[in-house]
Amino acid sequence: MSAKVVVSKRRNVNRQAIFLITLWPFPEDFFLSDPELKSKVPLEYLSHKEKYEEAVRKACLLFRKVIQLQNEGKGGMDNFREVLGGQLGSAILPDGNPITLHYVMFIPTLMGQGTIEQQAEWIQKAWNCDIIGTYAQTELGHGTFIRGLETVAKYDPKTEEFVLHSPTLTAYKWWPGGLGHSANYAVVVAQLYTQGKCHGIHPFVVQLRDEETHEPLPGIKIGEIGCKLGMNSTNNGYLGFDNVRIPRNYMLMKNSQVLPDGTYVKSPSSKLTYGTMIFVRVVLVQDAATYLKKASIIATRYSAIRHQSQIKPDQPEPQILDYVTQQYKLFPNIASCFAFQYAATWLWDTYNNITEELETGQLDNLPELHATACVLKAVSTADAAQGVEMLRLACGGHGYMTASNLPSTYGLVTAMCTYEGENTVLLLQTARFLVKMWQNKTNVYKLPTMKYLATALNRATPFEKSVEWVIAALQKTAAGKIDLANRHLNERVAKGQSYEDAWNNTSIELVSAAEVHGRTIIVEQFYNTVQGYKSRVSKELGTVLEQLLQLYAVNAALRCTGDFLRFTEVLGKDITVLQTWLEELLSQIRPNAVGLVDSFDMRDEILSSALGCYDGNVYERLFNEAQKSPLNAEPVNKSYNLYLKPFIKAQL
Ligand SMILES: CCCCCCCC/C=C\CCCCCCCC(=O)SCCNC(=O)CCNC(=O)[C@H](O)C(C)(C)COP(=O)(O)OP(=O)(O)OC[C@H]1O[C@@H](n2cnc3c(N)ncnc32)[C@H](O)[C@@H]1OP(=O)(O)O
Ligand SMILES: Cc1cc2nc3c(=O)[nH]c(=O)nc-3n(C[C@H](O)[C@H](O)[C@H](O)COP(=O)(O)OP(=O)(O)OC[C@H]3O[C@@H](n4cnc5c(N)ncnc54)[C@H](O)[C@@H]3O)c2cc1C
Repeated sequence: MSAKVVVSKRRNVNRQAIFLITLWPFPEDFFLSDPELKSKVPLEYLSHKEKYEEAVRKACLLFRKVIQLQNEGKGGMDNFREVLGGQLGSAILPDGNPITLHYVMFIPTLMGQGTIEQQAEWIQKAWNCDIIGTYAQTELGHGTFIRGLETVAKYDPKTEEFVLHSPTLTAYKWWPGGLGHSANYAVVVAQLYTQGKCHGIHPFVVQLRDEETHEPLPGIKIGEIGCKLGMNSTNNGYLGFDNVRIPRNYMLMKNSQVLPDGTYVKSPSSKLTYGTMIFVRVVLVQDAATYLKKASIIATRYSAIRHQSQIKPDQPEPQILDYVTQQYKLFPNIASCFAFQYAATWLWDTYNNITEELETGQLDNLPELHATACVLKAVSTADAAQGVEMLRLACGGHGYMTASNLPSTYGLVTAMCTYEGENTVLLLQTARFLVKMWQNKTNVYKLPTMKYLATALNRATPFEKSVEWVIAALQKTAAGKIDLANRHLNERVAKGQSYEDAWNNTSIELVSAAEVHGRTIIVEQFYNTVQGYKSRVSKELGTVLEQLLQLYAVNAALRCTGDFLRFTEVLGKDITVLQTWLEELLSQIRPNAVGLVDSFDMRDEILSSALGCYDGNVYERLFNEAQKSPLNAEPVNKSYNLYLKPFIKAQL
């Protein structure tokens, strides 16, 4: 392969950003019409081993095609994003891609953490796929608390090498995607020891397997971790080190360095090592929107086809889409797709701006970026996972069929709640920042997502039926919850608890405050985006966008009525108005529901669902899918003669 990558020497270029700039209309057809990218047998009927082998076959072809496009000058890095994301990526590799981590974390870490010289050495090889990497941070014993990782990288100045070692079973790396049998290199996060002192966790490039034979190198103990709820072809692996030596310059040294004599040079911020995690959290918000869109299309189209029961006696069975409870399951999720999409775009822009500052050594806005990426990743993935499950339930029994593609979509989306930072833990990170800002009010005024905290608590928010009111009420609620949590924290400390114990004892309230803060940002960004669009789109489209915005807002409000009653001037009778408003919106959106999900523009091959196809031939497709069961290849299965017949005929 011969993809050419120029590594820029300009320090202020945000190299991770090049992934996500769409400059070229993505040629979906080039991938979807390739028969080699289709599986001959539905994946669910393959063994675990066969699933993996099929996934590797497809993944290699997929990336070969992306590189072909790139070499022909048709699009650039943006094509990688398309094939890795939840839209095309999950259509071709519905149970996960064993090489994803190479692109999503290995290369971005080389870019973000390597010196210019290290980038020149590694990135070309990685882009050419001369080497395949993964990101090995999590261990059997620790995923969240990365300061507690046990893998050791001890510097030996005599040979100018690091010695990597796993001192315990719990020090084994556990989880990294593609680590089992796909990758031959990894960025390994380990505790750095030099001159007898531990300097905390740092990233190292480590070769794991021979580049020709793919045999594990001496001292490398490696394998796959086994079956999971979903993502069964991502080849998540384990990895132990038995005193494995790597050259000094295999430590990624953009931020901290170890000099040949073993002198440690400190990073301007120890948290810069965590940069890849911020990057992935930011892109996951977009992925959450994509998975939710997919499930929303399937469930909404199916609800237009499915007829069940009667609303009035003697009348034909209605489309289930006409049941208001069904609309309540579907339409708020459709609105969330828009909300998360706009929040993702806003977060991506914010990320770009702030990482450009970081490249020039200005770190002031890093804490806010971290806090914002954490809360938006947590809220969007949690809502998307809940939403996909609700949409699956909204398809009744047929939603339980693998052929609906809803179970495997759930398998993909629910993993997002855990990976790249478990959601509760991320909300606590945001809460830590919010409390800090709250205690030090002068800072609050400067930060865009925090600005409201300066005034929200004392602002009157008399009820009115408007999105502006919902935003003001959410802001006041978030401020009220942060204030209350902070007071409880202080009270506990005043009663003699350590700050850390007081923090733990207040953490239910802290998580809840961070969550409302996240929802406030999402509604606000939705509002800003729709205001921006209004003058640029037709009146009709403007109206529909406004309805979706209102639905998202009123639903967010109804999800926290208890908190509204505590922290705003809202009264019981106002909640009734909110409820009626929601019901009005459901009926206004009903005629456009199918059109709205069609606008997500996902082809049938991407939906891969018997229930969600554009033509609505649900029953024929379900029946055809059933014929693919290997059990239906013969009229009588051998188990009849072996077990059932003797059982039936036996005198028990
Ligand atoms: C080509 C690209 C296209 C992309 C498109 C494709 C889409 C995607 C497709 C498919 C994706 C699938 C692929 C992904 C698979 C998953 C991968 C993984 O899972 S990799 C493992 C992730 N592991 C975690 O996330 C650990 C979570 N734990 C942590 O992050 C930390 O341990 C944490 C934050 C919980 C605590 O860290 P402490 O113990 O060092 O920090 P404390 O003591 O709490 O705080 C110290 C200070 O550091 C700040 N801090 C913490 N993290 C920070 C950060 N990341 N940046 C900046 N500051 C941070 C804090 O705010 C705090 O600040 P103050 O002291 O208050 O000022
Ligand atoms: C599909 C998948 C793919 C993954 N891919 C990779 C990969 O490529 N590379 C990699 O390095 N890792 C990967 N991971 C690991 C992932 O990043 C971790 O699982 C994740 O960070 C959570 O850590 P944990 O599993 O240790 O959970 P734990 O931290 O043990 O969480 C268990 C419970 O403890 C709670 N908890 C933990 N700490 C706190 C706290 N401080 N305060 C309050 N509650 C707390 C959590 O909220 C949770 O309820 C992957 C995981 C999955 C599921």
